[in-house]
Amino acid sequence: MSETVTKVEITTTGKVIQSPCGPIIHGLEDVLVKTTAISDIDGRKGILWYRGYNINDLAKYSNFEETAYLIFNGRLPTRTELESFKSMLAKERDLPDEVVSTIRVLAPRAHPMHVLEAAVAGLAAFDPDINDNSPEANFRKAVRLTAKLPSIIAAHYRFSRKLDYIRPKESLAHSANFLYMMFGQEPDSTSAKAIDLYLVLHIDHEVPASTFATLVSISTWTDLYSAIVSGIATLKGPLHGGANEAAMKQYLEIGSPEKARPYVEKLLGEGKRLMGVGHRVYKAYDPRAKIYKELVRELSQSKGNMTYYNIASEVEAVVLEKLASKGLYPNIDFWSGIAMYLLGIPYEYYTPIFAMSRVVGWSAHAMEYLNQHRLFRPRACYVGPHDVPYVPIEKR
Ligand SMILES: CC(=O)SCCNC(=O)CCNC(=O)[C@H](O)C(C)(C)COP(=O)(O)OP(=O)(O)OC[C@H]1O[C@@H](n2cnc3c(N)ncnc32)[C@H](O)[C@@H]1OP(=O)(O)O
Ligand SMILES: O=C([O-])CC(=O)C(=O)O
Repeated sequence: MSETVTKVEITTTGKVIQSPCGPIIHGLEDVLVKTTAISDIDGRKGILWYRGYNINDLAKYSNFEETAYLIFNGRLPTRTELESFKSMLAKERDLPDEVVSTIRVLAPRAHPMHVLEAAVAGLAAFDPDINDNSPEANFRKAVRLTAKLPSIIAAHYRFSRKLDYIRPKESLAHSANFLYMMFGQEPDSTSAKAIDLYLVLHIDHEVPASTFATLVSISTWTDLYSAIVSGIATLKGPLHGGANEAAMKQYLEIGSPEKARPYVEKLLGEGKRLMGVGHRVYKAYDPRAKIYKELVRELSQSKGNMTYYNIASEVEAVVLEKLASKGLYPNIDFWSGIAMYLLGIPYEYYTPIFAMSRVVGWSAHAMEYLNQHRLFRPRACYVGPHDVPYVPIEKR
């Protein structure tokens, strides 16, 4: 090796890396990339608004379909508008046979998030609006994607258990239909409510990594399906949407409430991270986690299984004691997996169910960004050598 490597000094103060070319905002923390009227977060007070409505009110009074309408259209629907939106979704739920076959082939060996990526990419071939990036066509695509994601996830669940695909039932609401397509029977209202509230709470969150990935894609004028595949792929990681699965695995590993404190203390002592804790924006208790904790408590009582609620409560106590002073609190993923577990949903489906809701936010942000469009193309500070002489292979 004859080339000389330039020596570079790189230091970090957390948010900023000092590089030879100037400061780099590490992980783009607090960097503004667009204006938005979709959602807003007060991270210090722990408040979330969708289109100006406080999440506490939407969680109490709204449902997935109405909140999705709000996210897409910027205002709550009238009764007629809501009925028409629900019927649009219901009519778009079924999957083309070719996509069902693809899921059947992949499901026995592939994680549902990988199958979601593949199936969404495959669905693009069947969308009559695929080459039209107008706002009207993109809205129709967003509705189709919102309607079809639950069907893909349910089909994965069925095929990986050697069960048949169940066609959607138009008479059912979005959440109830999803559970029906998974388990083959119409759910009770408590189970449908647990999924519905989860979907309302996850529908949008300003510009997390997955939404940013969606925006980067759409900024190239690619189609909405491709941009949503970017969102799904980015959501999968355990630092983001994959944390709900990881948090539930943590509680299963802990096993009983009295083992929670020593488990957490050991983990933190080893400098490891607790899944479902911490957030780039919230330096307070995630308001969604507060809401969903209550649902998990009620669901645990109604199912006669308080074990995981009690384990999580013990973990929460240690977090509040040891990490809150650093701005680390439970996030939505801390509690959500427990509800899914109590509904009999295996943990590999928790992140796909997150995607089933966030597809609305991804699509809305992509459509909003197309109005203020500019290609995303940042720079990197090159720290390698230049003009290295090429040495023929026999002389290396
Ligand atoms: C729906 C969602 O996507 S919500 C997020 C879901 N993700 C998780 O729950 C995974 C666990 N949490 C984390 O890894 C982080 O809190 C993140 C990725 C969510 C946000 O992290 P960032 O804003 O990048 O914070 P960063 O990684 O810089 O950590 C800051 C400090 O807090 C600590 N920290 C952050 N999260 C945790 C955690 N979960 N457990 C223990 N310590 C933590 C870090 O070790 C670091 O400590 P240090 O300053 O002593 O080195
Ligand atoms: O906002 C973030 O960074 C992560 C996210 O998607 C959420 O909390 O819902």
